[in-house]
Amino acid sequence: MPSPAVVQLSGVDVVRGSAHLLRGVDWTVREDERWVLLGANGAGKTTLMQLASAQMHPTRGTVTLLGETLGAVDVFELRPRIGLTSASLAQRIAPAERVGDVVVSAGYAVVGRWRERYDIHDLTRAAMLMDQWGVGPYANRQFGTLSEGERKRTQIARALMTDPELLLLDEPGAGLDLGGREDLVTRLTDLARDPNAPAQVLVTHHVEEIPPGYTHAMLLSDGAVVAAGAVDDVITAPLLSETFGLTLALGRVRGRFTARRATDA
Ligand SMILES: Nc1ncnc2c1ncn2[C@@H]1O[C@H](COP(=O)(O)OP(=O)(O)OP(=O)(O)O)[C@@H](O)[C@H]1O
Repeated sequence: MPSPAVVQLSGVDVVRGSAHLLRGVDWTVREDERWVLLGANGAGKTTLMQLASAQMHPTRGTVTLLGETLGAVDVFELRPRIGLTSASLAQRIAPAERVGDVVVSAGYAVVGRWRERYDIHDLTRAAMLMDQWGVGPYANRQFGTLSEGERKRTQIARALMTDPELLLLDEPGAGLDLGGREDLVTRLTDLARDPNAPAQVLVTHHVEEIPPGYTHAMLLSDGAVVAAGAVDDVITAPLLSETFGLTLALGRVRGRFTARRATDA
């Protein structure tokens, strides 16, 4: 029997003025699935993450998250059950905030503010997550002094702090050097393979960043779904070529993908 759905979109449109950000999107993410979401700049990926994190309502259609339908639920109760990392959330973290506070304060759904005291359970969980994501040694550093890779990993530790049922990672690989990217892919592969980890959705621009262990993929173009399903069926040269509007050659070695223009020698 399939595991329960954590995200369910049915006939979803998002319209702003004359702009169609999403058109007729149907999508189901199940508890044990790990999805990668690919599409060109402006395809609608971040808009989809905004819906899946209960930060936005659809113009038309229904969005059901963790069994609760948007419009019929208090989003402030839903949001702590969903972990999100994104560039816009990162911008809201004060550079002077202590890394340990960035992580532990997630449990209280605040950025840039922390309580006088956290309970020992929270502090222990934050320390465990910081170690797991390789930022334990920086707990007393200011967030603004971290490298881009360390900041990305701090944000993921923060997103996991509330023990979410759904983890949404909007371009965690952006701005990382090769070593940082490989480190991130390794950690995300471990998380993908952890049967106790939450359902995961990763937005990326690069097939090289798809962690082995990811089970499903969606390709978006101009707000519409080009393809969605098992990674092996969706991450193909013809479908990627259609999505990005150029002829691509695709390679795969030990679960890792590479893509390049097919006409290049
Ligand atoms: N409030 C708005 N009004 C009009 N257009 C908008 C609004 N918000 C976003 N858009 C447009 O909607 C499209 C989809 O944006 P979105 O951020 O979801 O794309 P994306 O796939 O995440 O892009 P990128 O890869 O560049 O981050 C873009 O063309 C964007 O300019």
